[in-house]
Amino acid sequence: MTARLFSGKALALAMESDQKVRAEALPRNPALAVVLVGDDPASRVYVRNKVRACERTSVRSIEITLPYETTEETVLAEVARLNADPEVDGILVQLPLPEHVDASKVVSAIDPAKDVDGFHTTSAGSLLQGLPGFRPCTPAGVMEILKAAEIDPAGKQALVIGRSMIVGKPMALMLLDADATVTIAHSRTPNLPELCRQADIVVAAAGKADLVKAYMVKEGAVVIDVGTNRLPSGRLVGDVAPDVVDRASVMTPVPGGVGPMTIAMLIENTIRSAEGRLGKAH
Ligand SMILES: Nc1nc(=O)c2c([nH]1)NC[C@@H]1CN(c3ccc(C(=O)N[C@@H](CCC(=O)O)C(=O)O)cc3)C=[N+]21
Repeated sequence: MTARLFSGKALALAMESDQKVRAEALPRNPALAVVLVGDDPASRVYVRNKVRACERTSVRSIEITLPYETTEETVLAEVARLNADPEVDGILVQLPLPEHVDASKVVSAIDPAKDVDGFHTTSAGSLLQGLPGFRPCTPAGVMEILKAAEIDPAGKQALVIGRSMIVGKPMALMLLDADATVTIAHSRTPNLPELCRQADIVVAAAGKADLVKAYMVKEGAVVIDVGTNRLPSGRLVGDVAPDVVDRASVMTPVPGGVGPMTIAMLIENTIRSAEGRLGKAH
């Protein structure tokens, strides 16, 4: 079988036209504040892509770039200022933070009503309990891709590779909520090939190039590649080996797959936050 490559980029662009209309229907533009501490080159690419998506959707982007040496106290003060600003709808503190700044303390300082990343314990608790709240953007983007590709997880065997707070754990909960039978594999899982071969849906989010190889994949499986690994050459590759395309039915490319959908969901969360704040029901 040769997999259909599902373009997350095309889906993200299609969502943007509706998002722009909604953003422009509000009494003021929705606003997203991004706090970047230090100068990580990978983070800069991501921030630039976000800024461009904001421009295309009429979302105001507020960039706060602080030097690497910034103290935890100063980062917390910045978050407090953005919490109090009625013109700010979403706050994203770019991770990872420098070692001398406690990331969980900073994330928990964000007003949950502005937590468009969905990383606050309140947002995580809402997901766990099936209550409304902001969902983490990457797994939310994967669920949108499955929906657009008309893949219903109900009754399917899903394998999530990776257990991070940002992708793996929320991804497993969302697939479970969609009635999949979910297995979570991680770096200490000894029988990954065996588990992978049983899966109808594989979400690879381990951050390891070529982790998922063709021989591990069931014929006709859906393979979603969340990996973003930068090779020494500068090329961006996922966690899924290229020859998996010969076994899967649907696959997402890197770049152009989950990455653009992560940003589309961030914009979505920001506009929903603004709609709530500005009194428009959703
Ligand atoms: N608080 C926080 N929230 C995040 O969501 C977050 C973060 N910190 N820190 C860094 C990671 C990484 N991440 C990406 C999102 C989109 C692309 C993306 O758009 N990638 C494009 C192009 C990338 C390229 O060409 O370099 C693609 O895959 O096609 C990449 C990486 C979000 N992260």
